[in-house]
Amino acid sequence: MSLPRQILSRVCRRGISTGRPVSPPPRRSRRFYIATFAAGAAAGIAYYNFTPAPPSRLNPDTFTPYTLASHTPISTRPTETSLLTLSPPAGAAPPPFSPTHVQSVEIKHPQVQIARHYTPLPPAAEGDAAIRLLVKREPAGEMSRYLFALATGATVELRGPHEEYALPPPDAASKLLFLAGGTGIAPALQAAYKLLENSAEAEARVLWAVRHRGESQGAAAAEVERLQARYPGRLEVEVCPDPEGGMKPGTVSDGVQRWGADRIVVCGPDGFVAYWAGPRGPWVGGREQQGELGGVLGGLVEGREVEVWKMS
Ligand SMILES: Cc1cc2nc3c(=O)[nH]c(=O)nc-3n(C[C@H](O)[C@H](O)[C@H](O)COP(=O)(O)OP(=O)(O)OC[C@H]3O[C@@H](n4cnc5c(N)ncnc54)[C@H](O)[C@@H]3O)c2cc1C
Repeated sequence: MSLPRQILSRVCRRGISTGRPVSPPPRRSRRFYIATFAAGAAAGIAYYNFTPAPPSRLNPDTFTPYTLASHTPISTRPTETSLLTLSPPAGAAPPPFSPTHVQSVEIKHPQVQIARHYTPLPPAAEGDAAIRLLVKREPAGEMSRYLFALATGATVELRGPHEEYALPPPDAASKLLFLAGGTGIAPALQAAYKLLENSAEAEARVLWAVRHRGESQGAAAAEVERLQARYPGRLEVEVCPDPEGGMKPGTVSDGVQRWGADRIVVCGPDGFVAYWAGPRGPWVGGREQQGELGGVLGGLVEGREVEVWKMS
């Protein structure tokens, strides 16, 4: 039985299924979908173009997640020091270190929201992007205790590099005398590496004061030897352990007067820097000033063309 034509036409308009499309989709609806798709695509492109991707390369503004690849103990008593190797995020561009300055990086402590500076050692091999740090554990120190307690594979957040000391211009025939106390050997080796790499005429002499000889052995000695092998005859490192008389004014005066250093950097604990070059300070605008030249060096360099710099 078939419905009368009039009724069938009404039923179809109300949309009751007849097994066929009731009517073509309205034109307005198609435009709506096209507009929505276009707006979504535009928003996606804008998001892609203007939302900064999380930086995977070391930079001075934001912290980049490195991984603690290894922790090599060097000495335990009376000073606890270790060499920590931190690997960059996979696929990251090499860290933007400059050949003209001694530089540091900051590490963030995730629990107490503090950051401390550390000085990378020269790269272990050409093009090696890992950052290697010589760290001393301070018994009551927040950051160093945190770093020493980390298991390999842990994330360590780094920011930097930050410039700490301007080296002589490339190709300068400079003679750098570096008085390093404890982990001050890290900036000393970085300074020597950059200076000697920049200029075939330059030479470096490092006097390294340590609380005991063990601090200068193992992985620390390997760092020194590797650099000396790279620059035969141009890098001298003398270890001066406290129980063996420490760093002697006669050795320092030989570096100034006979060897002819034209630049001297002093880096170590406050008392060490004050003894050799006078105290640093005061603090101005968040930066510690050099302070007057004093101490042993104040008398030694008088009347000579020697630049003295005090590093933290
Ligand atoms: C440019 C730069 C480069 C550096 N490079 C290196 C490096 O290569 N290697 C390295 O090991 N260090 C380096 N340092 C030092 C480093 O930044 C830290 O200062 C160091 O590791 C100690 O930090 P911390 O948080 O463990 O100790 P902190 O918590 O800052 O304590 C510092 C000292 O104060 C004492 N102390 C803390 N709290 C108290 C308290 N309540 N009462 C009394 N004493 C207290 C601690 O025992 C410790 O001796 C560098 C510093 C600078 C500025």
